[in-house]
Amino acid sequence: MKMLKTRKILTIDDPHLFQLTDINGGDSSSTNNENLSDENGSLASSYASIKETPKCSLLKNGVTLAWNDLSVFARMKINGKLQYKRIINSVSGALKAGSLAAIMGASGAGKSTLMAALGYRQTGEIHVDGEIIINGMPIGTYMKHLSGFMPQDDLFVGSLTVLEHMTIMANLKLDRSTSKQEKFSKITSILNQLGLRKCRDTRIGAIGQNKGLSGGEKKRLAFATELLTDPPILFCDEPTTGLDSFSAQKIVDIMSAMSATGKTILCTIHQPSSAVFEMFSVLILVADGKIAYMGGRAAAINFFESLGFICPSSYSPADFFIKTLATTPGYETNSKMTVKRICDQYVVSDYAKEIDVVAQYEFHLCRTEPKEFELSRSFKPPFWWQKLYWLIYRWGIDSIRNPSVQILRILQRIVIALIVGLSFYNINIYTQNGIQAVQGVIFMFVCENTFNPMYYVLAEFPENIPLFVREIRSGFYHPIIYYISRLMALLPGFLIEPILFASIAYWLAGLKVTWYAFLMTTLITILTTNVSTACGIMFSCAFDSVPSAMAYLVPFDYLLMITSGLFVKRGTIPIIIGWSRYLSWLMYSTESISILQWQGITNITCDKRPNDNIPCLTDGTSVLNQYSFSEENLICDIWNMIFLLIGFHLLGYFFLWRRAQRS
Ligand SMILES: Nc1ncnc2c1ncn2[C@@H]1O[C@H](COP(=O)(O)OP(=O)(O)OP(=O)(O)O)[C@@H](O)[C@H]1O
Repeated sequence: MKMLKTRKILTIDDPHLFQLTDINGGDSSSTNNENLSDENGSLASSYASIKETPKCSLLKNGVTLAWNDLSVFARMKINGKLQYKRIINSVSGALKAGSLAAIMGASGAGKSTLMAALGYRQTGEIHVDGEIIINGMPIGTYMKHLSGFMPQDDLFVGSLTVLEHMTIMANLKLDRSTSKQEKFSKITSILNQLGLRKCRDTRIGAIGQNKGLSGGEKKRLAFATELLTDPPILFCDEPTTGLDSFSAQKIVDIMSAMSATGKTILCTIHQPSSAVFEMFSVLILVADGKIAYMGGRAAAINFFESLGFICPSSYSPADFFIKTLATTPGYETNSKMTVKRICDQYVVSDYAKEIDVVAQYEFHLCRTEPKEFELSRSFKPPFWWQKLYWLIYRWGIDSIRNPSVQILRILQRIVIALIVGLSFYNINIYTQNGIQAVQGVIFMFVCENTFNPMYYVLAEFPENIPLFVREIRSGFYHPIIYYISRLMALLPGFLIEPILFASIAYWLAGLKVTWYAFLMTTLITILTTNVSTACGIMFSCAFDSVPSAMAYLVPFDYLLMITSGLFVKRGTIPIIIGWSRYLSWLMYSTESISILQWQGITNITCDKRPNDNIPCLTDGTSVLNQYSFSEENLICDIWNMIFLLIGFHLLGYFFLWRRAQRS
């Protein structure tokens, strides 16, 4: 680690920043508190408090974040070759407890990437190099408990009310020992603090829906969610984007009040109004992945002036900084040179040195007084079954509040069952024409209960994946809990729909009139629906988008349909696609329902015309033989479907888990 080889005397001109005023020889690590002049009388005590910080005093004393020689790379494939693109370029800095810092810069400068790295929330393809510490401890997975991270996009389950959302999140995030009453008072206090009390029972509303919370209220709700754990450090990615100046000011006002109580808050921010800009105590300007300035707001004007960039009085300083650091179209080379000059000048400026002193002091503590992080050990997350309960509750409410889709699906099933039943109305299975009609109904049973639910989940299951990815990254639950909760929420539909379909179509079509045949056919129909949905879920988890999943699923479906046994006899299927029949639950389903229909049938009449060469099938066994089906396969077919159901779910879960790992 680079330690400063000079002894520094520090003063404060901003409560959150250390001001370098003199440089003598010596080592900063040996800085004496009596040498520190502190206009606010807080610097010496703040150093003392850092030194005295006991292992688990982070929450009490606030947190100081420091980073040294930090670079961030994105792993990407270019022309099939794995390459690393540098997004953040060797930056250092420090942020004291109680700071409200704004990271600003042109679009694509690296603000979000820097903040995600500092908050330990980088995505899977991002590689972070360098040191980041909090109160002298290297950051790690414990950051999920210690810090709040408010992402740029608001992702909610829109059908929940504000109170329901907060209750569910409290039950997923808070320590298991927190009582129901404590959770409720915490939620009420946060909602009051953020001015959300009046919309406690308002539904959040989905994106694109008019009814629900306003944009500003959604931002405040996202912020409220992060406050549940009362984190001493908060990262907020563009908390004011899309808000009018009044709502933006309201949010930053709340942040400012919180930072005054000792919380460290770091925000990326775009074009703040002058009033909002003035509320930040620390400004971090990022350009081309480097820090162009870090320090007090007012001092930034002086720094830019010293380089010849004078902010016109008519300009908001925030706009001026961003404009100066942005790349002007047509003048890319000049803009790059300007940015390079500003960044280079900043690195050797006193502003950078002040920050460096704080950072190096923190790193010195980190090395000389290594501490263990106690919070991660003292925090006891809710039990898995509590998380499962709250997630099922969430998806359950979502289904109940969005009945239109469920009702529509059930109505659609009833209509299709009526069409099938009436088209094959009252078949006489004891005739040669009856054989064809029965196999036709069976085909409809299998197809309707395969393709309809399969394509429904293919589109439905990925809908909440972005929310899943975010919550997994925040460490709320394990992917298996999410997977099971989603299945449980879908299950009622996938039981009711096949039962309704079988009950209507079976009796209208006049299939075999025995309870055994009917109940077993219904059971196989339920199994067919559930194997199909498992396959749909597997494809939706395996691919990043519905169109890519469809591109692979459609040919797979054709293969399954061809090998279902109705179109090509089993023995005549070419070897090249012969393997697929083992995966074809359409074949298992068709065979097993056919067995139930033709088992024990012996007296099929032969109404052959004299010049008809097609042989008569006079009993059920002959019908089954005609399709290469065998009566002994009934139980085997059912087991095969159960194995496929389990296999598809295992694969589906594996693909979902892999996504979670990638994120
Ligand atoms: N995973 C990634 N793979 C490749 N490039 C990436 C990745 N993440 C970010 N980048 C690139 O890094 C640069 C910085 O991105 P970042 O999102 O941090 O910028 P930003 O300053 O927050 O921009 P904005 O204000 O527009 O959100 C951009 O050029 C972006 O394209």
